[in-house]
Amino acid sequence: MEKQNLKELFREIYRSPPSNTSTRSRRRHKKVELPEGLSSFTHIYHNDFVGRKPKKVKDDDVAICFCKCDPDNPESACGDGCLNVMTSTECIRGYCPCQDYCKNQRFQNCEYAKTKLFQIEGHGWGLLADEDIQAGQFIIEYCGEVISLEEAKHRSQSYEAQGLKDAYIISLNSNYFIDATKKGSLARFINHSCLPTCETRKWTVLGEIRVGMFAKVDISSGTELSYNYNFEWYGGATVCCLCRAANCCLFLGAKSQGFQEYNHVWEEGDDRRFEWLATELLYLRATTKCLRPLEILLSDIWELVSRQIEFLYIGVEKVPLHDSAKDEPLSRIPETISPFKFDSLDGLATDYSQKMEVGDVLEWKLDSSTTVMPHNSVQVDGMTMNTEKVEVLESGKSKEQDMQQAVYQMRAVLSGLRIDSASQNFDVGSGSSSKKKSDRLSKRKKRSTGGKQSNTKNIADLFQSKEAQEDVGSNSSSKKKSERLPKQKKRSTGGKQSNTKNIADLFPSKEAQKEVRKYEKIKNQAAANLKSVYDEIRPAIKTHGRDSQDSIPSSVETKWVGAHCAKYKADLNFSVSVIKNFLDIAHKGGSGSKASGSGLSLKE
Ligand SMILES: C[S@@+](CC[C@H](N)C(=O)[O-])C[C@H]1O[C@@H](n2cnc3c(N)ncnc32)[C@H](O)[C@@H]1O
Repeated sequence: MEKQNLKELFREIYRSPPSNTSTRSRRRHKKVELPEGLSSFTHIYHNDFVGRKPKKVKDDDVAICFCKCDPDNPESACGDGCLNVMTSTECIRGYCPCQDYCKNQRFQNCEYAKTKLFQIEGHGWGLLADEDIQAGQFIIEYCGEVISLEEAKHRSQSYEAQGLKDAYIISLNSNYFIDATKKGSLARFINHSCLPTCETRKWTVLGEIRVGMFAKVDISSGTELSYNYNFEWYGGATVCCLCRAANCCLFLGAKSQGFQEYNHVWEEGDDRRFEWLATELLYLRATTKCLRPLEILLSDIWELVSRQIEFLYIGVEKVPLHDSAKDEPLSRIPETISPFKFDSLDGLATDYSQKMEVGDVLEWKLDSSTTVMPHNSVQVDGMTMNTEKVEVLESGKSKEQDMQQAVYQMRAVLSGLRIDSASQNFDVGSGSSSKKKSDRLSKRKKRSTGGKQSNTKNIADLFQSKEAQEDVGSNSSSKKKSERLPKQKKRSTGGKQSNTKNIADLFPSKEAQKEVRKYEKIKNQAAANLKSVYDEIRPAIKTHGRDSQDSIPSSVETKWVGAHCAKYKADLNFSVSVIKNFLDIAHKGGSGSKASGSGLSLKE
């Protein structure tokens, strides 16, 4: 029989449902009583379409199943074998051969399981099963306003701007979303779990897609209903997951597109931040791992930044007293994320001691674990460092050897910068712990500079001007550093300016000077901002009786951490700018600079 004829035949037979034969009474919509505090939200049983009307199914488009219902066995009506059930489509009243016995109109009839609202500490309201629910059972429809993609983007931004903590937008398909923020069913209260009891399923009902919550497992009465937001998360800012499941992904919707890890602010005392930090560090490590000389330079920055991040996240009290990644591993970072391990510079020197002829071109050596960045370059916040081939210079040294020398110089400059940043970080008031901090800082300084002294002394000699020699020498001298430290702590950024000014002046080209100065300015602004944020939050710190950032309220901490991060970013950009320009000189084989006996010099 042709499809069209079949439809007409069914229509003829089943158009008017027989009276008094209905065993599946249509559920009346019970008025849902919302607890106090939820008055801003309107309860609805069916989706509300915004900007368009719901579709009307044409007769020809109605999907009619072939089920037959035995009136003596009503359960034989539209079950698992129903063609419509198999395609997740609801039968339409008046068209189904099983008539009122049809079991496949659950969304339309609001055949919901009994549920109950309850409040949970930490994540507001939740929904409980108020009866035993079988695995696979339809529990409730996720109703709300049906909105377009553009509207969904606009609304989620505006909710975030309004400071709405909870997110209720889920996707219907790539063009439409359901927003249950202002209007919705009780399904909007179902929380996320990484080990959920329910799942969402999409059904076609009267020509429209609708979302239902279905039991994944048997759920006993009194159990919280939950589903995994991973594929349904459009909440924007990251929210730390409180589900406590062993396989917890740490963030709501961590695998969804809408997830933005950088927005996250950790709650005080939540130790999972270390796990998160480790992932961040791994990522950073992957992005900074490049050709060897750059690795060495970046390792210094890496060490600086990772330690400072560590300071921020762990709190000063827990930071170990080691000075370099080689001394002791960074604390609290899982072993799988062992910090960078770089060969010593000496190791590098022997690598390149083989005979080379003038004009030879060598390829950079990469070890098997090194990630090669595309096009011989590495991008660091908008700046590209070239990492090309190595030429052997007339002096008999490869450019790489010159570069190596440059690395020595650069390390000295960086170590000077590092002292400044470190000494400024935890200048937070007075008290016993700040004393401990300063004690430790001076210990760190003493330990840190021991091995570098002879090296940096030579570097100072490389500079032509007395001023520059003194500057580099004094930055790197351990004795002077530890003497200078208490003063710096009082003056904050005061001592740094002259130091960085000289660094810019050391470059031969005007462009390099200009660029370094530009980043220096941003860096100083960030430092000044950090200082003013600190002044602003000082009362909050004092109120808490201790000067440790661990005990201050999270709003204050957020501000403080934000200002710190801005400063570190500025510091990093400044260091990168110095390095980049330094490498430029090295690449040019000392053009515009004097090739001294000990390698490259910055400026006459
Ligand atoms: C769809 S609502 C769930 C109902 C919400 N608890 C309420 O009170 O309205 C989603 C929001 O609940 C919170 N939430 C849900 N599950 C969570 C979880 N596992 N951990 C932390 N917060 C959660 C988050 O704020 C999220 O944006």
